[in-house]
Amino acid sequence: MASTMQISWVKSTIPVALRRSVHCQCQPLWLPQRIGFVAPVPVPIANCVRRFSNESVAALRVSCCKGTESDEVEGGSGGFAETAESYTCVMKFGGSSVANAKRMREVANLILSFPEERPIIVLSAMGKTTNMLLLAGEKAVSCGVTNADSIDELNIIKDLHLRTLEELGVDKNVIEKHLEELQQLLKGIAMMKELTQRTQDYLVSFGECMSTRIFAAYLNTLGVKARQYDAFEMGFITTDDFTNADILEATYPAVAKRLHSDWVSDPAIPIVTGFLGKARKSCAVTTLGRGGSDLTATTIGKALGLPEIQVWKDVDGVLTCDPNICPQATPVPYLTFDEAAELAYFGAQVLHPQSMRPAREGDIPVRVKNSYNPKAPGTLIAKTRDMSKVLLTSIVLKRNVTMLDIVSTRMLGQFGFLAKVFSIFEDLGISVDVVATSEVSISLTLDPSKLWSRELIQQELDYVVEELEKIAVVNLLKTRSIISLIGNVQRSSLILEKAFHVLRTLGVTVQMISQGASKVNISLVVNDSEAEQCVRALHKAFFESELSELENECVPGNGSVSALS
Ligand SMILES: Nc1ncnc2c1ncn2[C@@H]1O[C@H](COP(=O)(O)OP(=O)(O)O)[C@@H](O)[C@H]1O
Ligand SMILES: N[C@@H](CC(=O)OP(=O)(O)O)C(=O)O
Repeated sequence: MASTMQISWVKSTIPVALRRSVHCQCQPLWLPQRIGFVAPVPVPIANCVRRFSNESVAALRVSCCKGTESDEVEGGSGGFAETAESYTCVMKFGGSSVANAKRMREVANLILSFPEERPIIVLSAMGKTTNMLLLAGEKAVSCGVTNADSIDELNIIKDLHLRTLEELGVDKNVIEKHLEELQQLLKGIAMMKELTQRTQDYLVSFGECMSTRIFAAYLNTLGVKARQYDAFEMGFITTDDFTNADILEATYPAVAKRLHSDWVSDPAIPIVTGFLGKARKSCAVTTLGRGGSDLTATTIGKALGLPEIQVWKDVDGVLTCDPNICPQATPVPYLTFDEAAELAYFGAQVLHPQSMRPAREGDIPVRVKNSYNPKAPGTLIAKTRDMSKVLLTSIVLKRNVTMLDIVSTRMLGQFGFLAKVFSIFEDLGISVDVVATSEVSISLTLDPSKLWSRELIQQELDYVVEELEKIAVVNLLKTRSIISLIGNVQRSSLILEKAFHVLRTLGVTVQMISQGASKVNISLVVNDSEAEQCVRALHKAFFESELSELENECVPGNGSVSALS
């Protein structure tokens, strides 16, 4: 029997992934721009303070009184409706947005320039603090107890935070205890000569704990009432998967209840630590994976059923490509949750891979904005958008991927073969990104990235190969890249025609191709060494020529490849 190539798609761990099939409904839905949001008028701080503290907070008191004051907020997002009357949006500011005192002032100014909003603020650690804490931890393991105090990164972190306090006119005692404890912790690590993932999470939590304390205290000095929250003390309950914990359902009612009751008893702007949670079993501090503050923001948005979630970055929204690879990348004005989720999962650093889930579940639009350029319209992510004029939305590159070619020795039939292959990965809890199968062979990619999932160590890979070799001939190929073409896969013929023309011109061989069931993603696997060049050429062909603009406009005839769907 001829072996027909079927193209399929799997992500995350296999059992979950096999169940997943997301369909984009492609109905046009144009959400109205929120008044005053697109081009906020900069308001002098003094002015803002008066407007915020008198009008908005008073208005809030009224709206809270109108709502029920009952503490019974459990039972799905509908049950939190009374809270939605008090807060109007959640605004997340990433590390680059709060990198120093000047940036904190600008962010405060920005928040206060929307007096009609009653926001919940989520902050990341200042600048590169998380990276430096991780480095300090690594150094502490081998530097010896007596040298732990003089680890460079510790002193850089101390200097940055103390300087920020001073420049903002905030009392040192706001974070004094945290700085002392951080120093003690590094000594402890040095003494133990060991840094477990649990301790690592506790270590990096100092970044968000300090940035939020400084910012809340600063708002208070301006006369704007703000209240700091550590996420792990306010109801963020997670799995015990340190460094990459999942948020559990119990989080939603707990967070809503806490924010609601605090607002009712004493209204203040909540300043919440992004990225952190509390492990359900061990009760230790967890982190949600790098960039996890986006997920904190969307979780709060869903918990409170808010009308909007805003994530403020250092770029003008989600771009057509990583600007570090293609400086010509331009902002994408609209995205669906599916597109944004694929984009994030397949490596676009701009959004946390899991962050779209709560927004999609709560059907809450997410705006990606630039805190350095608030007038830029940014990107609006919602459930649906008009895809009829869209060809490609964005190109994403995921590097350092391991690929496996597995060819059956025909000891098993097709069904048994696929089942056996996937059960091996399931048993080992290993994530698979992209899959292409035929009757007797299967190609798939594994994600060894430390950033978003657990590290696949060589020993584990060896074990996988050993197990698979019992039923197949296995070829393990390292240093591969996945180029994901996110867009309107209903027009896949045109996308593939253009993409393959570009790649053929470059003389690049595509080693695997796969289309997602979500209908928004075509993935191509190439060698790492060729990947950036391919992405730049693809970007040029799809986004930088007049023809590409026309193609992005034209309404397709029958542009899809049905065998792929
Ligand atoms: N497709 C993309 N669109 C926008 N930014 C991207 C994209 N791919 C990668 N990036 C990078 O993501 C960065 C923003 O994400 P991140 O650093 O997490 O922001 P923050 O720390 O402010 O939350 C940008 O500075 C940019 O370099
Ligand atoms: N500070 C954490 C969490 C985070 O979300 O950061 P950022 O918003 O700066 O990407 C990190 O660096 O991963």
